This record gives sequence, structure tokens and C-alpha cells, in this order.
Amino acid sequence: MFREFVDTLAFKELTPERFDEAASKLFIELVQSDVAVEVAEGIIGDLRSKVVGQRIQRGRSVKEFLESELRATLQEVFERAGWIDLEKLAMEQARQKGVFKVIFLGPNGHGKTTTIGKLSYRFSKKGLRVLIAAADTFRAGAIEQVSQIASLAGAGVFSMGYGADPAAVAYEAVERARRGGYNVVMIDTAGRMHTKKNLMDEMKKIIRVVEPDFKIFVGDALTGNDAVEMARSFHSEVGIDGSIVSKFDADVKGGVVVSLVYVTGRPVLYVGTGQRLEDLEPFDYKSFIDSVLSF
Ligand SMILES: Nc1nc2c(ncn2[C@@H]2O[C@H](COP(=O)(O)OP(=O)(O)OP(=O)(O)O)[C@@H](O)[C@H]2O)c(=O)[nH]1
Repeated sequence: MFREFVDTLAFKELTPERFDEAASKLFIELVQSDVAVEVAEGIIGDLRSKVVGQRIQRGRSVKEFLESELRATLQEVFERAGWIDLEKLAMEQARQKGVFKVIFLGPNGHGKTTTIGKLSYRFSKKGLRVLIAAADTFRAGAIEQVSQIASLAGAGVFSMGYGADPAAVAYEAVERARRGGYNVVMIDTAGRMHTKKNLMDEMKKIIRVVEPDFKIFVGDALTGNDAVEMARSFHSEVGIDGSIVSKFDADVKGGVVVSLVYVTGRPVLYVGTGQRLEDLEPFDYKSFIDSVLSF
């Protein structure tokens, strides 16, 4: 009895009402940080089922308690997804299998080609020989853009011209890489087709033919929900292994990273921080969480 009495003085229970009142502000702050609405709802829902009914020390505000629990919840989202050192993986697999095959997926204009250039540049600096497969045979100018970026990044290019079957381009590029002593093939794909079904069918075909070792989704930090929607489609149709978020240098809060990881359960590996080849940084979720939760 006495213990119960002391407990009542020392602790207050987090009732559903108290939670909902405080959590509505956290929800708004997540959305203002560019986290997609449905993801913010999901995260607050996860938080709710974790903390409602818990006892909080009387001296501590509910807000402060929830902020620290939200931090832990976000950390869990990132930890569940894990992190992969792509450069290390590429080196190991290139050593074991001869050629490490990576395919890049994502909506057009989100930065796939630029990101491939940046990654090729990083890989080349580590001594890996990279061949880029120009499998976007659809968009005018795509092949010239890949060729230009590849020459700056110190990578080779394989192309079969516009209108060629993207799966054939990717397949031949891998063959060329094996014969030419390349260690890595990066496959640039088209971002837009007449319908989403066409696009997915094309991706499935390339993946069936080439059996890539790694599938990367490239999403633009500025587009928020659009990138998240596309990532979900790609993930459910072909399965992605990780994402890269471009345009992180633009004035964004970066919540799209949380959305991508939450929706796909796969890590964000790098963020693009500018238009130059050097502007790609490994993503560090701990300092990122600090910046998102800077309230
Ligand atoms: N500021 C900034 N711009 C970027 C970044 N990544 C890409 N861009 C720019 O975004 C634009 C689109 O990039 P692309 O690489 O052409 O996009 P894509 O996804 O290959 O486009 P499609 O080939 O049409 O599918 C270009 O002007 C890039 O310079 C980045 O991290 N920061």
C-alpha cells in the first residue's frame, strides 16, 4: 500500500489521452521535416503502442519523455534496416565472382545518372574498374549524358544506342565487363515509361536477365512523397537492397530518408550533396536523427 502511494507521488501514467495530446505536435514536426504523412502516422502509431500505459517520473514532462522515445523509435527503424558498406561489398564480390553487378532504379530526373557517376568515381578511386551500362535507351540525351559522366569519373561505357532492348544492353555490358577485366558493372535504367506497368516489366526483364548483385533505388530529397511512392512500387515489384537520396544539399529537412527506410526496410547508403562527382557522402543515421529531432 505504502509503496503504491509513493509510486503515485513519484510517477504519472501515460494515458492514451495524454499521449495523443503530446504526440499530435510530434506528428506535425515529423511532417514538417518532410517525413511522408503515412510514415509519420506509422511512426507515431509504433510509438503509441510502445509507451501508452508506461509510468513517467513526475518531474519529467510528457513532451521530453516522448521526444526521447521517438528518438529510440527512429533509431530502431534505421537499425532494423541495417547498413551496408557498398564499396567493401563490391570489392569482396568482385574478387569472388569477377564482376559485381549493380542496377539503379528510380523515377526520371531524380539523379540516377549523376549518382552512378559519383559512385563510379568513388569506386575508381578505390582501384575498382567500373563499366556503366547505358540501359536507358529511351530518354533523348541519356546516352550522351552517361558517356560524359563516365569519362569524368574514370569509368567505361557500354551502349547499344537508342531504342535497343535495355535488358540486352545490360546483359552485353556484363559480358563485356568479364572480357575486359572490369570489376563492377553499373546499370543505368530509364525512369519513365508510358505506364508504371511498362516500367516495372522492363525492370523485371533486366533483373531476370542480369541477376544483379545489388539493386539501388535513387530518390530525390526534394520530391518527398513521390519518391516514397515509387520506392514502394519498385520494392514490391523487384525488391531493392538499399537507397541513395540525391539533392540533400538543397534546402531540405531530409525526412524522405526516414520514409524510404520505413517503407522499404532497407538502408539509405549515401546521400548526394551537390552536382560534382565528389558530392556523395555515406549516410550516417545517428547525426541525421539529431538534425531531424532538433526541437
Ligand atoms: N544539387 C544537386 N543536384 C543533383 C544531385 N544529384 C543529381 N542532381 C541533378 O539533378 C538533375 C537530374 O539528374 P540526372 O542524373 O540526370 O537524373 P536521372 O534520374 O538520371 O534522370 P533520367 O535519366 O531522366 O531518369 C541533374 O541536373 C543533376 O545535376 C545532388 O545530389 N545535388
